Amino acid sequence: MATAPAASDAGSKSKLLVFDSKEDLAVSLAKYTAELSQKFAAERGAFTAVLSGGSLIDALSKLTEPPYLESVDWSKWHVFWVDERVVPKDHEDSNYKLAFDGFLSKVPIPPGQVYAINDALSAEGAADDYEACLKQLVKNGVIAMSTATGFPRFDLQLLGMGPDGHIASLFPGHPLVNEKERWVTYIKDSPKPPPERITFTFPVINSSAYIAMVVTGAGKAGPVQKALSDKQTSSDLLPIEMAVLQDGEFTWFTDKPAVSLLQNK
Ligand SMILES: O=C(O)[C@H](O)[C@@H](O)[C@H](O)[C@H](O)COP(=O)(O)O
Repeated sequence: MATAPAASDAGSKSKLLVFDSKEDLAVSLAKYTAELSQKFAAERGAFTAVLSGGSLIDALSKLTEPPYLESVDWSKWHVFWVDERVVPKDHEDSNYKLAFDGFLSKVPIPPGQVYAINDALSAEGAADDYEACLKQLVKNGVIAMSTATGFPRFDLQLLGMGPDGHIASLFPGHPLVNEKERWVTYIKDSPKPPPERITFTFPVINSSAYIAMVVTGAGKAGPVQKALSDKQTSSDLLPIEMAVLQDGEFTWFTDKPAVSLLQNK
């Protein structure tokens, strides 16, 4: 595995990890996540973990196996989605179903600490409802608040990126990337199907304590290169380039094809 500091902005740290295989990436991601879970459980008595959909869930497979299955204190986990498709929870397109089948059904997280969206509501209603749920959990002290931004500060967001440079359901050129007030919002014209989704906004993503950005495959080399090159003050930033932590640590978990366009890998 190669490791290098990546381009970063003031106040945040950024690290680039490049793995030889999916297996090596999954082993490292499991260790990283387990260590953060232990740290936050000890510090705050809770660990708030945010999941995306897509290939990320496969990359979490090693957490469901020994030694982590036994050593992680799963009772401290609270699980959220950075984005969700507005479909029933048992639908093939549901990020909840993807995470349940591949991860959550294999580890003993208390079901009451897994915060799925209300799939009986419209996109707009589900976004409002999810935001209200987050606000309640901030009040209860389960989710931390960022004193720097006034937005919730999740302990760890485990995210993926699409080949167009989108993260969560924040797509290039879509006005939602500029949302500054809401915690959770909705989209009805997602360019990636299905069209109706809810998503965290950038202020919430960028207030995290830690982000693991899991990106593999040659199809993503372009946006990886753009994001990790010295940032220009450009008006056409990809969503991945707008993921800049205010005060946190951003770690890229990648493979060689994904970083193949970088100069100094
Ligand atoms: O619901 C979604 O569509 C996802 O949350 C989305 O943001 C995903 O994480 C990326 O598209 C990367 O997906 P892949 O890793 O499968 O390419």
